[in-house]
Amino acid sequence: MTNEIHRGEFVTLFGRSGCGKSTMLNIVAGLLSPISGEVKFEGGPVKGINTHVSYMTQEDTLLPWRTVRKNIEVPLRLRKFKKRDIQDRVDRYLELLNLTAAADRYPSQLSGGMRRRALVARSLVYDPAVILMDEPFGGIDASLREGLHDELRNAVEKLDLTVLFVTHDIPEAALLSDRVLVFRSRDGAPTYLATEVNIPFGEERNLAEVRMSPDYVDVQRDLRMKLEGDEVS
Ligand SMILES: Nc1ncnc2c1ncn2[C@@H]1O[C@H](COP(=O)(O)OP(=O)(O)OP(=O)(O)O)[C@@H](O)[C@H]1O
Repeated sequence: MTNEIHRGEFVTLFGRSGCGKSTMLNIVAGLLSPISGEVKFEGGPVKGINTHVSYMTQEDTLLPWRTVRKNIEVPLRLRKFKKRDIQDRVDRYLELLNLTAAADRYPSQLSGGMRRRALVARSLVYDPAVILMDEPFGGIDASLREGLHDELRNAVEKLDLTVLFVTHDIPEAALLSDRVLVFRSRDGAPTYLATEVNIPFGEERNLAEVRMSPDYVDVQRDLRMKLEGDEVS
């Protein structure tokens, strides 16, 4: 089964551990080649490192010797953005992620949630065509995750981001995604894309309302059933 991801979509790859979700992100990023099949990016095969994507994982890769502002500047400096543009962009993304007051702090002076927000800002600041996120909020306390979800979804809507997201967390997939691709693997056989679930909460969603809605529970149940492979088609 082939699948296309469109500009402005938030698509989550979902499936049991080891089914190849991270591998898929690595292929899109150009870090791996597929053993078989093909991944196309903007119409062509991915050749070498894909510089049009950003990649955020669970790892805290903030540079401890640089302040939040200086960390967010890194991808802009590497891409030789003009000094003025760097300052404007960093200010904009600090504000978007509610980090303006923490701009001059060092990573060791931040809470876990703030560090994740700084990593999100650094992933977005140079307008990559696609944001790859591999369990970016894994290991984060549930109460902090809620705020991170609100901020990420807000950024997605404001900036019309295209996101390819990986999570094991059913509520997280239901809350954030426009579409969830469900992968299955059976006893040693290759993983296959079994089905997809369209998430009905709309492009501009109020996460607080979604969390309280009966549809949220239904979508989570649907995802769980599709993962188990016992859905009625
Ligand atoms: N280059 C490749 N092309 C196709 N499949 C690959 C390639 N490299 C590894 N794989 C397959 O990917 C699987 C590893 O999956 P991966 O670690 O990406 O899973 P995951 O779904 O991200 O797991 P987890 O949820 O535990 O992180 C292996 O079973 C291997 O068969």
